[in-house]
Amino acid sequence: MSPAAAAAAAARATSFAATFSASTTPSSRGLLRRPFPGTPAPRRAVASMAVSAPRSAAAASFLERRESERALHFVKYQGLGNDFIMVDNRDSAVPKVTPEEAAKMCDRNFGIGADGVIFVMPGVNGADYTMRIFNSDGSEPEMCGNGVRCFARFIAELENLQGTHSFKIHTGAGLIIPEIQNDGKVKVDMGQPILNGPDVPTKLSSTKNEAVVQAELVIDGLTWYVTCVSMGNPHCVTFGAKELKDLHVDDWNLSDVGPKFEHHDMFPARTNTEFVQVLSRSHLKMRVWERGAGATLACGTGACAVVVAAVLEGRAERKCVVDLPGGPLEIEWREDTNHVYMTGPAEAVFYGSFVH
Ligand SMILES: N[C@@H](CCC[C@H](N)C(=O)O)C(=O)O
Repeated sequence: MSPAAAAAAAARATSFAATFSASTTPSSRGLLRRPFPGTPAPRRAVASMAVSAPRSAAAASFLERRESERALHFVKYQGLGNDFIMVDNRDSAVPKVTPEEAAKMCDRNFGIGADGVIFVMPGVNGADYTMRIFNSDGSEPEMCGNGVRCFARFIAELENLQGTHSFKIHTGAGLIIPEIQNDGKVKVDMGQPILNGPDVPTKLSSTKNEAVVQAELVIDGLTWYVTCVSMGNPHCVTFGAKELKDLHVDDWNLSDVGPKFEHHDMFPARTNTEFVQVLSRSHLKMRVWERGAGATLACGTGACAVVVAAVLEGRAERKCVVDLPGGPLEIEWREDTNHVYMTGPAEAVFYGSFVH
């Protein structure tokens, strides 16, 4: 659909302010298709306790009024509990909300609540679309792994596509290619990891060729061994510290230790940090402190960086299941292409309007 047709369809579509589905059953997911541009929505409740009763005249007029103001329609998606407010920005190369507004929208008490805001924008350089994202603090990262799976599913809804599809997405980390599979999961070609220290970026000295592998980083008297990997965005991966016998990731208070990694002088662009336990050579468990978002339930680029780091440290095979607090991701770092592949779920859970 052309941007002009999409805009016209969007104008025809009914606003569904504060309409949501907490269910993840296929039938409720089917209902969620209706209100997107191009598929004018019926003016009735959609799997929602909020609007299941007939609307009073007062309530209807409230919604009409909201519609006539500067209402921004959004759909909230989640990938393993890493949640994003998705904005249809196909008609403009300028994000429809500012970083400050994004931070407000992401606030879990004073806003909608999310780990970030993602914009579906026109493609450039031969790409089908461009993805931009603001973290929940308003900063703009280069890439988001769970976000790009949500992005692919959102495009399929916007363009009314069924079945398997792949898209070329321009991101701050270059071209990323998600493919919606028959089972609804999304497999993403995440490109090649960047290992050169200054390019990650980190000021830590390289230890293995040009890569920073098991380098020492002292935080609060503990000497952590860290491996630095960029998946377009920077990651610092640790499997433990000199003074610790084993790293039990569940024992750590990430909001205490995470910011000390994120803002460490060795990371000029700040960093995401992954704390990892090796369950077997093909099964890893991690928790993450994200740059600009704090402790989240999952991080796709982080899981990719973890497998790359585990291979570089000789701890795991190239194909692993990575358990995150929100669920598992399948990750493979292919030897022949040097590309990393990530497979996992993504689904719409909530749609509504934000008045700004
Ligand atoms: N959760 C994301 C990563 C989002 C960006 C990150 N916070 C950063 O600033 O780099 C993922 O799934 O990759």
